[in-house]
Amino acid sequence: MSQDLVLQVRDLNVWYRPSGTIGRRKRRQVLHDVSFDLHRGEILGLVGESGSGKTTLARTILGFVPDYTGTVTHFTKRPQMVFQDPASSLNPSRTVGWILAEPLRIYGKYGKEEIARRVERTMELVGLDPECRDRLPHQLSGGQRQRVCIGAALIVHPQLIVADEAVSALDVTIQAQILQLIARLRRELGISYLFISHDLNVVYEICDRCLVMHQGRIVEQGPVEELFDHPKEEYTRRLLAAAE
Ligand SMILES: Nc1ncnc2c1ncn2[C@@H]1O[C@H](COP(=O)(O)OP(=O)(O)OP(=O)(O)O)[C@@H](O)[C@H]1O
Repeated sequence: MSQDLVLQVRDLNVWYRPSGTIGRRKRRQVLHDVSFDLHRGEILGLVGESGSGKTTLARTILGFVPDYTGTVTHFTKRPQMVFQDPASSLNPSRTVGWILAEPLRIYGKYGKEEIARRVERTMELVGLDPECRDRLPHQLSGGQRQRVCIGAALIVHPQLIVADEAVSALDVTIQAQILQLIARLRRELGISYLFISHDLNVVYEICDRCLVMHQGRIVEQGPVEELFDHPKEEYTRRLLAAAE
């Protein structure tokens, strides 16, 4: 069973502590008993209104949140995250080539030639023209910048990408191109995604299954068509109605 899994989350409870406070008394619970599986090659959506805990779940999965109970089990190495705003997640003073190579330099075990080869291959994979290699982020379009972000995640050959509102800041045409890229990388490389989005149409289009989060709990989950066409929970119905 676990051969088919890239990620298993069980009974996850997460707390934040307001800055400047000590002790356990003042911490606030943000996620409650979250459990789900993510399968190999699957695009799993995560929807829910603002503040419901989606980003917190993503950050906890990637190990950025210290205060939690429950288990997060990764069955693959080097999971990566892609964020909403490519302009602010890219170093403005470095070229695309440098930015793409950075994750490999951090791992420290790749020679110069291997790095150059991987940068070239990754740019090809995400559809960036070779001439972009020496440009700075502000010399790229929004769509190209998001391709750089996806490339910087891909270059370490992850099997899981957590995409947090990765297409939300893009206009519709560019959004469609990036969604096609995500789907192609799944098809060609077997990459799995946890795909967080407030846009239910996008989730319907690209995801296989979906989790619905409300006030830090997963209130419903299932295949997207089933979930969107026949929601069982009142909250899911309201979310769908608000999106129409
Ligand atoms: N670093 C933090 N410290 C304290 N509280 C936080 C922190 N980050 C988020 N929160 C709180 O945790 C709750 C969940 O926030 P989170 O960002 O996970 O929600 P979200 O569903 O991703 O929202 P959005 O769709 O608006 O990004 C919110 O009440 C938020 O204010």
